[in-house]
Amino acid sequence: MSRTLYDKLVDAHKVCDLPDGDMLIYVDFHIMNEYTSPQAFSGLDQKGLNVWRPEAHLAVIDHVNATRQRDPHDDASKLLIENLEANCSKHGIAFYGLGDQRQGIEHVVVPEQGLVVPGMLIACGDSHTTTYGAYGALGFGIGTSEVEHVLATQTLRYKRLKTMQVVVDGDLGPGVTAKDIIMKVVQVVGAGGANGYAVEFAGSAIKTQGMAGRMTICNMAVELGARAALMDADDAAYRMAAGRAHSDLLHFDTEEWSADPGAKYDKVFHIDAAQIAPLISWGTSPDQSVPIDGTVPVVTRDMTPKARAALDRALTYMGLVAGQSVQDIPIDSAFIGSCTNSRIEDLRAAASVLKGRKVAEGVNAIVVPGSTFTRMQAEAEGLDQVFREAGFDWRPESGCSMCLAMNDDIAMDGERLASSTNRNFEGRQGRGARTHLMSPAMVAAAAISGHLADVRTFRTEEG
Ligand SMILES: CC(C)[C@H](C(=O)O)[C@@H](O)C(=O)O
Ligand code: SF4
Repeated sequence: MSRTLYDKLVDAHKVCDLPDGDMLIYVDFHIMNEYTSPQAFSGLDQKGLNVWRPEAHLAVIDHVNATRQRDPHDDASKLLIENLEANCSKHGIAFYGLGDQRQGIEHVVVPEQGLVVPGMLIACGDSHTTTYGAYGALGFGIGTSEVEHVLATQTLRYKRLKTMQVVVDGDLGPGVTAKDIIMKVVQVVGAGGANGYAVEFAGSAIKTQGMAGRMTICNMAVELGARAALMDADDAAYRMAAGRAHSDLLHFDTEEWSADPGAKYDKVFHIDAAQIAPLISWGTSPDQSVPIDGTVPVVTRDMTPKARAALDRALTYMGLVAGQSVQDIPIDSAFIGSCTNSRIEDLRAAASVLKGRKVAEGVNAIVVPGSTFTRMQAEAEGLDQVFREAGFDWRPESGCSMCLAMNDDIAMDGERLASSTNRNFEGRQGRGARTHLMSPAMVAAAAISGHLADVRTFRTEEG
């Protein structure tokens, strides 16, 4: 029988069925950060347990560290960082700490260091672990008690998800990126539309994306509510994986990790790539987005009272007026970073818009490369100069930073940001902060303009 890629990956990792209908699955690789791991290690200690396969784990500092300088900005973050390092050295687990060239945001670091190849199952105490689906690997986020379980046993209790296929076919228009594809998917399927599903992406517009674009899409599929996101592993995925693969992973077979033709999904969505415009989010949920040449939505007759209330609340929080043109929205800050959009390809895309231009007066513009390695690569290409000359603050350290404001990069009450990140919930980038999600090139366009702006007009001026 034809199988989905998701089912193939789950079947390949199943250890056994459990009496209650769940199963036990084997975890090939487990990643930890300083924020979601401490209780797991305390749990092991209390039970007197050891880590069963230390070599199958990696710990990275990314969530709370400062990016203006290497030293922790406060005692609480210092403690979290030191704790993880101590736990790793005690249990013999690889640790990419501050100052290590391999350090950075976990989901940027893992592919960069060649730690993912098609067919793997990867777990991490972080929802954006779906990123590895770009390689045909099953990645998903786990909770703290599960982190403890996987440290002790290398397995997890698992319930099979339903499957959804999202097919994006056709050619993308100018200025339309992987970020716009996934923002469109979130808009069509809805922010909770994939709750309980594993999503498989297919179609020509997905296949023509490079690995960075594919990671952006799988990464942000979490905002659909998806617990897993996958793409068939094609030549590009195998080439990238093989070119970088860590020596420990070279034994992984190159079996075909793709969905069988005719595989059946519980739900299917079709999206025409030609209909996707560069998008910006206007509201407080990632599915509240409109094309950059559009307007902020207005109440319509067919809206339920609940939908009206949600619209009103989002407009009030965001300080916007229904029907206003989105390009008239002025910004205070621009942020390029996060596991969705801080890879070298993202930095190049933003730099190509910034080259020879200046950030508008009064706009605070920050760029945090996704990893130390990425930063060094960008500096070798001279991208840091482009950002600096434009007036961006080029951060010397890597981490999540202003994606979720757990370090000292906290937006102020009412501050409006053009952001290459993935979440725009109330308070996400600081209490009262107003986030507009978009692609890195669009953040650059907004930074230069001082208001949300259409990246396509910059391309025309350039060309
Ligand atoms: C802190 C962590 C648990 C969280 C996640 O799981 O996604 C964070 O990375 C985020 O993006 O909100
Ligand atoms: S960059 Fe943002 S989304 Fe990604 S792991 Fe860090 S906080 Fe979460």
